[in-house]
Amino acid sequence: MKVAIIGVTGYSGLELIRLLSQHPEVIIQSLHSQSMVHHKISDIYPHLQNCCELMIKEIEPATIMEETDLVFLATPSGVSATLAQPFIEADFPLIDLSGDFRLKTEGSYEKWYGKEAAPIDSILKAEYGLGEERQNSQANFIANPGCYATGALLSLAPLVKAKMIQPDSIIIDGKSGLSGAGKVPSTSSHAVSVMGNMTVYKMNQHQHTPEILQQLQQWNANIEAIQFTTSLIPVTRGILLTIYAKVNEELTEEALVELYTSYYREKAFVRVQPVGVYPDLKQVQGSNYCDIGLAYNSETRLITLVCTLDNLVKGAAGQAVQNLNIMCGFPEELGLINSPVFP
Ligand SMILES: NC(=O)C1=CN([C@@H]2O[C@H](COP(=O)(O)OP(=O)(O)OC[C@H]3O[C@@H](n4cnc5c(N)ncnc54)[C@H](OP(=O)(O)O)[C@@H]3O)[C@@H](O)[C@H]2O)C=CC1
Ligand SMILES: CC(=O)N[C@@H](CCC(=O)OP(=O)(O)O)C(=O)O
Repeated sequence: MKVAIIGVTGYSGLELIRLLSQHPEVIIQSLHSQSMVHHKISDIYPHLQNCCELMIKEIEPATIMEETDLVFLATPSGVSATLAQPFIEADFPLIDLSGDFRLKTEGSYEKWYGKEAAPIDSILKAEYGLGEERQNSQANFIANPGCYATGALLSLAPLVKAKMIQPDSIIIDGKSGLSGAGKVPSTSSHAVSVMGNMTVYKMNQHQHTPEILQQLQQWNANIEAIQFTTSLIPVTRGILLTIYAKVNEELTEEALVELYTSYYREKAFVRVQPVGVYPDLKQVQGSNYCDIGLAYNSETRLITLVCTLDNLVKGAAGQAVQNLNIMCGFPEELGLINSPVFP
């Protein structure tokens, strides 16, 4: 399987190189970006010396389609929409990591991303790529989910599908490390603003709000809205979500853990924690794992879910490789079962 990576000089593009260069069925055929054409990737990123010595090439869709079997777009939202078009028109296998093909309701992308959407017929061709929910899919055009959305949806799926929580009671509090913002620095991502600090951002305006809601509504049409808040924390990678929802009927933590353990029994990348154990960032960093801990408070009748994942792996490149595996009929875990980096 020969692949091309467009947007390879960004953080998720680099993760694609790291993961795909260890994948037994994949050859990285070509690398592409906007501003670094004709540079060797290992000259820009010395950690890749001896691991990947490819030269970055111009983005020529016809050549890419001639030389490879699948293309990854690890490019910013708005850019992917345009770059994807020739591949979509040719029905060429494509996995896009941006938000450009995730929101299926007309007008939603413009509202939440504040820019022009891709053509609606292209958006509708893309399958939403939440890996654990799309076994045996034949789709060859995947809209890889957002990082927060991945954690929120994997955490809520068993409860929402089983209709165990009140549809208007879902509160999602997400905290992300800085690599989630991509490689281009800004005033708010300056070390002085971030180190030793913690800030809320995009209050009630985060673009993953409609993405999470869209999927939850497919599982339970009675869910009309969610509360979702995001914060920036001074770590390089990792997301921790704390999610609250009110139960319809009393339950025990043992029953809750049993529900999740049974739901995710066959899923290699979701690790349900035992009663009273809650995941941290270090236990998932560098890996494709999404870890979920569960609690129940009988006084408030609230369930609390604690979820951690690596935004660049399960939240981006790792899930994209998982989607390649599903698309190609490879075992879903192929090339992805590497232990998290600790300490
Ligand atoms: N970072 C994360 O944790 C996550 C990111 N995503 C999504 O994945 C995508 C990539 O994110 P991330 O890796 O953080 O982004 P970065 O900002 O780190 O990198 C962006 C990449 O896109 C390239 N690029 C930018 N503009 C263009 C253009 N006009 N034409 C061609 N290439 C271009 C850049 O190339 P050059 O160096 O030449 O400028 C660079 O390689 C985004 O859509 C993001 O929303 C999704 C989930 C998590
Ligand atoms: C820390 C930080 O800024 N994180 C980014 C997540 C990026 C992402 O996943 O964006 P897409 O949905 O466009 O792919 C954010 O909150 O916007």
